Amino acid sequence: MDTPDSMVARVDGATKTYGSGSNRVIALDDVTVGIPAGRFTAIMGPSGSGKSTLMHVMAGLDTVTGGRVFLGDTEISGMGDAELTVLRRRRVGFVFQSFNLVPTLDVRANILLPFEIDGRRPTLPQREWIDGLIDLLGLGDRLTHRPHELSGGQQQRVAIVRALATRPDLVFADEPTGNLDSRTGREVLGVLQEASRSYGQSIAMVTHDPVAASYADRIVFLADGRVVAERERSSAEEVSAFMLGMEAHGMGSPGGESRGPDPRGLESQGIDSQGMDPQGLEAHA
Ligand SMILES: Nc1ncnc2c1ncn2[C@@H]1O[C@H](COP(=O)(O)OP(=O)(O)OP(=O)(O)O)[C@@H](O)[C@H]1O
Repeated sequence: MDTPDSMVARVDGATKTYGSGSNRVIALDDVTVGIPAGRFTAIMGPSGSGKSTLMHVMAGLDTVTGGRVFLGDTEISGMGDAELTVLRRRRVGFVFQSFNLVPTLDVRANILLPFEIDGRRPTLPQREWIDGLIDLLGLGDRLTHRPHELSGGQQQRVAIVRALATRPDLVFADEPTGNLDSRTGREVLGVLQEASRSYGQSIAMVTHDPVAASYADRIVFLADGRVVAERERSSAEEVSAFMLGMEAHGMGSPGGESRGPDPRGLESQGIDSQGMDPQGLEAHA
């Protein structure tokens, strides 16, 4: 049963460090925060503030150095890779900046891939749910097309249907509008917002874009590996002003010397940007 305070994912005193000695980087510094069930949460902050690291540890794509991580009531810190892989397949969906569709598969096969990888077929209610999403997102006449035959916005819609197809506990979206023009980006954000509002889908979106964050119900601000604020829904102007205020207070100045040299993207996490591993399932097996 979901109360307003029930958390679909949370970290408790999470710390993540990379390297050692003078190369030591503290990507997460004693972070305690939760993602509320059924809501659209943005994780916001300047480059190097720890947004991707936080998402990766909550999604079981990476491990913490200290502290605890929970997906629902399940503690995932301390789980082995095989267990985490199954958990991600069944309980988490992903939407990436680079869409990560499999280029050799058509739209329908891309959407059904999470079922395929998990060795199961959608049930009748699941098929009806997926068909409804396909209609809602206007992809009905593109099902036999391959990704390169689609616009960026259409590709991201396919990725969203794929992420929602299994009705996961939580969808993580990592800069989902980063490769889209601003109008298409707003449409995609509207789809995510709708998924949360109409279907109660829990969504955690990493972004550095105040406009994207303004679509969320709630915004978690990170700077220098720490949570510095949590706010309810805010306009893009309010978010921008808040970010400027953070900078003025010396928080999260880009390129600060405590930040490491490796502004890690998903590719260096082993996730194939060509889309061969769209759920990040195999690379982390
Ligand atoms: N594999 C790694 N090895 C060393 N340092 C890393 C590694 N991954 C991340 N870092 C460092 O950890 C800090 C947090 O990185 P993270 O990618 O989480 O930030 P971010 O807020 O997502 O940044 P961006 O918006 O640029 O993607 C940065 O200083 C980064 O350089």
